[in-house]
Amino acid sequence: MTDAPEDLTNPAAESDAELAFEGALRPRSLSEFVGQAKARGQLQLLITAAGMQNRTPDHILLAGPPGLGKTTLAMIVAHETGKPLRLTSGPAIQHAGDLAAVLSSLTPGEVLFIDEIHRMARPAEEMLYLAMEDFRIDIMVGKGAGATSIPLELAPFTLVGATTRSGLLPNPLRDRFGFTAHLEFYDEPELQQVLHRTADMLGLDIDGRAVAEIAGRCRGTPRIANRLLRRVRDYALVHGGRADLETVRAALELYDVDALGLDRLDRSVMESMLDRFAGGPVGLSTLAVSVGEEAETIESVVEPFLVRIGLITRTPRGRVATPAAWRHFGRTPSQHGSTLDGL
Ligand SMILES: Nc1ncnc2c1ncn2[C@@H]1O[C@H](COP(=O)(O)OP(=O)(O)OP(=O)(O)O)[C@@H](O)[C@H]1O
Repeated sequence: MTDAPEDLTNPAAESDAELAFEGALRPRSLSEFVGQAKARGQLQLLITAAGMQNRTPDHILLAGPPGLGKTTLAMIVAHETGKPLRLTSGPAIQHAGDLAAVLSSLTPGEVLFIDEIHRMARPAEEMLYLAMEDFRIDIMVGKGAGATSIPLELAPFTLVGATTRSGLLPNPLRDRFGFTAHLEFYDEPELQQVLHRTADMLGLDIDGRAVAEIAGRCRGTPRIANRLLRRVRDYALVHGGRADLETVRAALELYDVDALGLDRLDRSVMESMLDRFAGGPVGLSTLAVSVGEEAETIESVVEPFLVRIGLITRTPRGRVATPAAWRHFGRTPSQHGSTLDGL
């Protein structure tokens, strides 16, 4: 079997080529956006009501795992309100001054998107509270006893914050968003819709069974669905065949994506739990060290999907592998010394 690129099914990893590809595929309006019916309805109401009152929509927090459409929704909010969009991210705002520079240059009604907002530096976060509430910031001039603060009026704007870790947001920040949309993993019919749309845009002739197979292996995530579809297209191109079920199976086997859509990192996490920790309970940081990954990646990228498909559960004492996990990996708990009582 050929080595897979590490990040084929990592929803958080993106190459430049993929960014360009994604840009071309992004739906431009709420009606084009597939799935997330609840969040879509809520956003539509928020935008329409603000338009009727001739004011900027309330600040919006988008929470959920990577690749589910947070950036796309921020772009749609700007498009639907007819205003420009400014994009930045929490890690890019390490000083209050970085944020002041962005805020003071916003034009009236502009949509400010801050990706990974939970990673913004604390002083900037505090500046954001006032900006969100009163469209005003206080700029500190000087140091020590002679320091003074100069108030600066801002143009009214809509902040769209995105986070994969909403639990890390301090309450005062969370409370200042008028509305929080929790994005969910997509179900298979929705993913099939995303895939058909992408295939049309790529001019790829693909049959329904092939689409269904990809939809079942993309971790409920449109970004991964589109990425797998591109690999299938390559495979069909090189092997001179159609994009049918056989092609999908062969391409995904080549790229090491299994029947549940698990990739290498998912598998090494699961195998570590089963083989080294007898199925758990095991703490997140111990697990992360055992597979040589950041605890944050395990918690925000790997774990939500493994929980969703029922391979692990979270307990107060740590993560535990379920009987379905033992079965999927062809191991029996008794041989590995775990009792799994009560599961
Ligand atoms: N509901 C959807 N319908 C169609 N395509 C979608 C949908 N959601 C996401 N996509 C596609 O998936 C890709 C990833 O979406 P996006 O960048 O918005 O995700 P994200 O949640 O912002 O991810 P990250 O948090 O990693 O930035 C884009 O190409 C986008 O077009």
